[in-house]
Amino acid sequence: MMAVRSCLGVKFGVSGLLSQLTSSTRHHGSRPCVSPILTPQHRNTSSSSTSSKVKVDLDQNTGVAVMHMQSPPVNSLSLDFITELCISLEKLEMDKGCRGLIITSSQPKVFSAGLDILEMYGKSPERCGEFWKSVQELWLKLYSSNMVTIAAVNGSSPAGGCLMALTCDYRIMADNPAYSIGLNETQLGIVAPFWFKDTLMNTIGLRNSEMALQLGLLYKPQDALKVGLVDQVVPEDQVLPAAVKSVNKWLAVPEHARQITKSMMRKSTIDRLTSNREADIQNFVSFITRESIQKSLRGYMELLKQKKA
Ligand SMILES: CCCCCCCCC/C=C/C(=O)SCCNC(=O)CCNC(=O)[C@H](O)C(C)(C)COP(=O)(O)OP(=O)(O)OC[C@H]1O[C@@H](n2cnc3c(N)ncnc32)[C@H](O)[C@@H]1OP(=O)(O)O
Repeated sequence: MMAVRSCLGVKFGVSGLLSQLTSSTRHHGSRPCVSPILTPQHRNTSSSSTSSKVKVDLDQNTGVAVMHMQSPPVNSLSLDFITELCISLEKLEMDKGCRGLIITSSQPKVFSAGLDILEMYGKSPERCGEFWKSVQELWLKLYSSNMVTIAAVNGSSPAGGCLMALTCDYRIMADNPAYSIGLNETQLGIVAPFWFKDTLMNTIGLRNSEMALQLGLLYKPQDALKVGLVDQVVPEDQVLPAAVKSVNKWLAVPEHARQITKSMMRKSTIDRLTSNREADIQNFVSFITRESIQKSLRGYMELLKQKKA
């Protein structure tokens, strides 16, 4: 039984993963996603918590939390923002009263613009390594979560934003053709690492991933639906209500069976990263600090500014 538990990562299995993550964070001396000390008071009475970039509303009756990303202007994933997200996720994961999580954005028109490009441009190798470790940690926390996770994608969601949505169990996107979603890394002259690729492949299959990744495709909501990148497209004002409806459907399944099944489906993908974290960090740092890659990122940022002008 113990072997099954540790292998499949049910509630206490995730705690094991968390302690593994925090201890490896300490080992490498980078900024930790600190595990907050949870007192009974925190667990039972708090229904809303806000840090500067993340607001969480937990409905104690349904056990469903809504996490609002509020890092203006576009929820780009900086080290600070990722750290706040990790802390919030860890709190919810350890809270027995929380069984479902809806992730959405408070920013207009954007779910998340993906990794903060400024974290990858002109930074020291040490800082790049610290940043990448936090990106890994966020992915690990989300992809291995025991909660039912629903992405309420109420705006554009390129690259790392798409990855966040892909880690969830179910994705609902606003039916607005101005929005797009996809792993567009190649369009920036950078490469989606293997675990981004694995997460996409697990969702839309090999052939669609091959095209999506090489071409750096950003899909309009209806096209994303066709390819299976999102599961449902609804009118903009229905995204959150549809997410609430979905989370309840998923929560109606016997919890233990659902969690074990989820873990079984995702374990090999998660293991590939956990057993290669340090090499993946080194790979990222040596790639992103290359002059040619820095030049591509500079060009891309200029393009973004021109688009605005
Ligand atoms: C081998 C393997 C090894 C590993 C190899 C390396 C692997 C790396 C993997 C990388 C993953 C990523 O996520 S890379 C990130 C990819 N992200 C993107 O391509 C998104 C780019 N952004 C957009 O397309 C748009 O901004 C969008 C999100 C749709 C919102 O459009 P809007 O018109 O509403 O807003 P904008 O005017 O464009 O943006 C508002 C401001 O935010 C800034 N901004 C926008 N996106 C930003 C971002 N991601 N990071 C920082 N800043 C950003 C803009 O420059 C503006 O700044 P001001 O002008 O100053 O106001």
